[in-house]
Amino acid sequence: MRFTDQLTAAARSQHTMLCVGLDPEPARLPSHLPQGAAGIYDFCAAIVDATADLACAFKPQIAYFAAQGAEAQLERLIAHIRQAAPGVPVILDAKRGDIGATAVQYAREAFERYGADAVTVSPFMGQDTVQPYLQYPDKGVFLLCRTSNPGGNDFQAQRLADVPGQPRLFEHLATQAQGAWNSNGQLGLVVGATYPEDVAAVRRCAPSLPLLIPGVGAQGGDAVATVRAAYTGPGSVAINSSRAILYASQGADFAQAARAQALRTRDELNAAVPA
Ligand SMILES: O=C(O)c1cc(=O)[nH]c(=O)n1[C@@H]1O[C@H](COP(=O)(O)O)[C@@H](O)[C@H]1O
Repeated sequence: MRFTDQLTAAARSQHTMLCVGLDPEPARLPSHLPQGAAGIYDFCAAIVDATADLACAFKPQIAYFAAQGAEAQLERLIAHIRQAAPGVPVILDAKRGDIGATAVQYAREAFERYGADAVTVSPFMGQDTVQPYLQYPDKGVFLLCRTSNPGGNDFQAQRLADVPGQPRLFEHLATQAQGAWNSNGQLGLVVGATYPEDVAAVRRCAPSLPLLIPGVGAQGGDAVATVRAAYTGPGSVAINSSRAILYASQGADFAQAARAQALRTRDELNAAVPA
């Protein structure tokens, strides 16, 4: 099944637009879990079990695994998601970006090694560096567009004097992703919930692309304004929360607390859909 169809099916059947981010920080893991890579796996697998019916996607951030030498645990975790949450797609957050020959290897890593359904990619180096990911027609590719961090303004909000209408860089990117770059309908965009007005601007440029939207929860993004700006139906958005869910409790009840927080977030997002 194509990624966009998979995301839509999961969002529809579970009635959710919540993407659960898997960002395991060793210092924040409950102390009763084993130290090191084994603890990372146990923690994330328990979070997956606790939220499997609440998520339209899971988003493991590769750096949290690679920094601990826990790549094998990431492979195992993705296999676990296939069992515990069949039908819920895995978006590998890798934010890769490099020349085509190297991007071929990054695409292989994401889609063949880890078997992810979609990957995050930086479009900074241009269209040819995105192309290798599009050789996997069933897979999704989320291009960083209007990121959630304060420094996202530094380049992304600059106006392009040479492009008609002088759009901001992120708007130009969204237009390209909706049109010329999206040769096989695989592209989506990453847009931060910390800038709901810019989410709306992206949605105007890219009316039919799925948007991966981090920034609610720990980063303080406006969930309600974001849904109003971006949601156009099941599968149109995957709104990510990581730390607010993962570390709702650091005690033995961490998975229960994560579920409670995921439920609250799912319900808040669903309630924001205009009638
Ligand atoms: O691509 C991303 O997922 C991403 C893009 C962005 O603009 N901002 C952003 O926070 N992220 C990721 O989304 C997650 C946000 O985590 P929390 O702030 O803990 O919910 C982290 O894994 C970030 O790496």
